[in-house]
Amino acid sequence: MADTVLEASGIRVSFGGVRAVDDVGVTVAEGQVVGIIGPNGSGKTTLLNALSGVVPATGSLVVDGHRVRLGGPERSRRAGLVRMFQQPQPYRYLTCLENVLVATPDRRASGLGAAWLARPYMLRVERARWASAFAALERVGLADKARLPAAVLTYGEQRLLDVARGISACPRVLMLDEPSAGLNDHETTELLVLLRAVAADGVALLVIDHKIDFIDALCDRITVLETGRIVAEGSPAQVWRDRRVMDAYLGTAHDA
Ligand SMILES: Nc1ncnc2c1ncn2[C@@H]1O[C@H](COP(=O)(O)OP(=O)(O)OP(=O)(O)O)[C@@H](O)[C@H]1O
Repeated sequence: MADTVLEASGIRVSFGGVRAVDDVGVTVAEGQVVGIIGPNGSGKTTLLNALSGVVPATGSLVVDGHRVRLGGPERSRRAGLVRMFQQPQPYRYLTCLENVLVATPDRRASGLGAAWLARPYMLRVERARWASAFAALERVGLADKARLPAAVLTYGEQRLLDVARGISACPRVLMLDEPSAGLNDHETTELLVLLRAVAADGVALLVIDHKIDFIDALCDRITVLETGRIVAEGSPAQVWRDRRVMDAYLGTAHDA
């Protein structure tokens, strides 16, 4: 069985009197894709915000066996949690390659003395960074657009560029918030194939999405939230059979 990468338990987030996330736990193993679904306002995004340290939260977060203190975006990032947001936000006037480069860790020595002494090393590191950024673009099928400004990309391509940025940040866990939003059927399928390939490389994926077919085909396991609490958890087949899911989620989605 694959190693557990992320283990969160008892996660709680409150905004004033609102319990946005109430005692939620989630576990993701290497190469596994876990979906988080639920009606609007059920706490999905807030859960990802809690894990990525951008909202105050209580509970336990363990990544690769090491406890990570909640509430610090840099701590979560250093532990290997990489977050992608609902709207792709490329730097429009940078090239696609530059957009990926700014997301890759820069480990060059700083200071003139260090820079001079470590020059051959730095050049090697810098070349490796460019190669890995280009490889990430190749991975998402945008290599031929590497030198074009991101402004010329379609919305679907911007989403792929976002994934390239995520991959090149060397995540242990990639967290995606509604990645299929705004994509047509063809683009959604393309994204699905790409994310499965990313998972096959050993990255753990936590994915929020409203498209049931996409979630069903993508995820190994699904956690269903309603008003901040887990109402069902299991394989897609188990979850779709669950009466509470019909009531809490599918009913609402179909009525919408
Ligand atoms: N910054 C905030 N301040 C106050 N309340 C918030 C804040 N962020 C979220 N909430 C509240 O927390 C609850 C959960 O919101 P959240 O955005 O996590 O739900 P969601 O399941 O991601 O919804 P959607 O599917 O619409 O994105 C909602 O009641 C929301 O109004």
